[in-house]
Amino acid sequence: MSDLKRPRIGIIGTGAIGGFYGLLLARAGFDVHFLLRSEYAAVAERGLQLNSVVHGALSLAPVQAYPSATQMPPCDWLLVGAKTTSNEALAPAISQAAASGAKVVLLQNGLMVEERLRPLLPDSLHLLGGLCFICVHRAAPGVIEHQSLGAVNLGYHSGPAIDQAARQTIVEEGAALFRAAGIDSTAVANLQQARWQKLVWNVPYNGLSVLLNAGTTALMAQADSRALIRAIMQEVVQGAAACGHQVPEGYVGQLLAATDRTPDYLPSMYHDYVQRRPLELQAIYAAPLQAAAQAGCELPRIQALYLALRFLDERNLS
Ligand SMILES: NC(=O)C1=CN([C@@H]2O[C@H](COP(=O)(O)OP(=O)(O)OC[C@H]3O[C@@H](n4cnc5c(N)ncnc54)[C@H](OP(=O)(O)O)[C@@H]3O)[C@@H](O)[C@H]2O)C=CC1
Ligand SMILES: CC(C)(CO)C(=O)C(=O)O
Repeated sequence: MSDLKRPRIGIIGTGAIGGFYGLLLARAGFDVHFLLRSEYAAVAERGLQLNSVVHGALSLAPVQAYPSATQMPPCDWLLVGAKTTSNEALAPAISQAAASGAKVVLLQNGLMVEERLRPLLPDSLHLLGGLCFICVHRAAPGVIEHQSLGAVNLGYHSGPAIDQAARQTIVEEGAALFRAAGIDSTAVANLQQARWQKLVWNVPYNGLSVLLNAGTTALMAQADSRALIRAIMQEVVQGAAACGHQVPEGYVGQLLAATDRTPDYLPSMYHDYVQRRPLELQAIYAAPLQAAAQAGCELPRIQALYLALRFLDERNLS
């Protein structure tokens, strides 16, 4: 470890999520190094700016910014803030920036994301998943708008920690890093269960925001779209159950009520569509549909939503 008290943290993909958590960790005194692509020049010149409803207006300048992982120092923790669609291309950068025995955390939505990346990483690296409960987006190069929430729940996926106690220690260590930066963070015992549960929100809202060109307030206000959201949420719960993960009783109702209380929000997939970036259809739709189908469970509404989104995604990128 680079420093016993201050592990070195690398952010792989400094967008909304990577920029938000990386900035708060750096301001809390951690040694944070940021990998960027299109926004490298802007961030190297002007730093990162966060406009947050929770934390106020914060900046980080100068930023330890890099256009290539080959220039990064070896990091003890790597927080992957890229979209899941970039993971395979980023595997060499993750391996390059990792210190020996580093912990890699995928701060991403969706299912099977660790399973797809794992074979591309050295066995010596610990791989964790992170579920981010936050509403944040990029407003301009290096400028991040934070609308609400912020918690990160962490779970161990795979790596050299064989026994449960060793895994728990690593996950608690990760959660403690976030908490030291003023971010709520808890360890989850079952990462797959946590990923399914997060999908109960993402599957309806992410896709419908693109398909219907609408934010959460409009989607919740109209009776038909509201009923469709509820029905899609219930299908995700069914899929989870078929795969052996029980979503808590009443969870759908709680999510609907929480969304009603939250200011109008455009999910990350909406921003991807508008910016003509690839949509996270594999992780958020194809993987859960496939897992449910393998367990003998068809999810017709989600299947229809997925096919419509594939059409839009292909046309958008062509
Ligand atoms: N935004 C949110 O509120 C939430 C998002 N999530 C999940 O978090 C994940 C990240 O989302 P979000 O932060 O919104 O995404 P963004 O699109 O804002 O950020 C992704 C970042 O990764 C960078 N990147 C991609 N490929 C590379 C590469 N090869 N080299 C360097 N940088 C690269 C992008 O750079 P470039 O600018 O060049 O494309 C961009 O800066 C997703 O899985 C999303 O579903 C989860 C909860 C909430
Ligand atoms: C559920 C939400 C809004 C934040 O937790 C999200 O995951 C997203 O925008 O993709």
